[in-house]
Amino acid sequence: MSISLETRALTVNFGGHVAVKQVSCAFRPGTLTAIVGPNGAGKTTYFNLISGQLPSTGGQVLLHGQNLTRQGAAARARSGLGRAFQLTNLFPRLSVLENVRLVLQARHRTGLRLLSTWYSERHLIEEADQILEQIALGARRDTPASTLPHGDQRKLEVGLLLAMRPEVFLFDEPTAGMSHDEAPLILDLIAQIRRQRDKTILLVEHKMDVVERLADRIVVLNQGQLVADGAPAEVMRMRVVREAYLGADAALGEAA
Ligand SMILES: Nc1ncnc2c1ncn2[C@@H]1O[C@H](COP(=O)(O)OP(=O)(O)OP(=O)(O)O)[C@@H](O)[C@H]1O
Repeated sequence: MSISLETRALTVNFGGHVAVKQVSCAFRPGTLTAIVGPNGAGKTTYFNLISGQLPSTGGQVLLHGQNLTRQGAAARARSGLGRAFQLTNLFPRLSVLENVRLVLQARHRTGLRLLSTWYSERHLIEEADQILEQIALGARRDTPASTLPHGDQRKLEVGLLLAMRPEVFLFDEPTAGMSHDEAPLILDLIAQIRRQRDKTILLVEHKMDVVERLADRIVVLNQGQLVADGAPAEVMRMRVVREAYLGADAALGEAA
């Protein structure tokens, strides 16, 4: 299938430090690409540059060939780039349901402007409740977002992303801070999105078993540069990856 998201020589420096350096990479719908690398490699910064949370110093971000580089985060989200919300940016005092409803409302207003008059409150609440079922937060629908336990807040972030229905999903350690019982639900949801075949998924993940289970492809960043890109089995054998996941000692003697 054709390319959806592409970065061309994407670069940002903070003072003298180049956090992401000339990263060129293209992503296709129906694939999940894991972005891996050691701490401080630039993975989150790369996501921030793609989503527009951070302006780049150089290079381009394209979606279906359209150059989004000069657009801010909100415009990129409207174009189809979905980055998990940070709950602090939302409405902490509003209930779980209200938060999802607001995202749905925004989507219907922008995506279906002509239909927004008949897309009633009832429809919005039904759709929001379906999403809450998907993320197993139905029982917490009336709880203020700020009082949720951390694991549930992470689930809500995923729910808000689902509500946006983006074309490109950017998941940054989606199960971090979740218990062993909670993580499978989120991973199953990501697997489900992948099976739709029309969505492009990028996943920053430190847990090797999650990467092995979900990724079609692995891209490795190290010191801000793309140092490897390929099939999981092949990339997992690389020294830089083994160092990042297993520690330097375990990687000694491995092929570079
Ligand atoms: N806003 C910023 N200002 C200055 N330096 C920054 C900023 N954001 C990130 N950095 C630096 O850029 C580098 C890359 O950080 P980034 O968080 O993207 O790495 P990462 O690969 O996501 O790491 P981790 O796996 O630990 O989350 C680090 O050296 C970090 O200190």
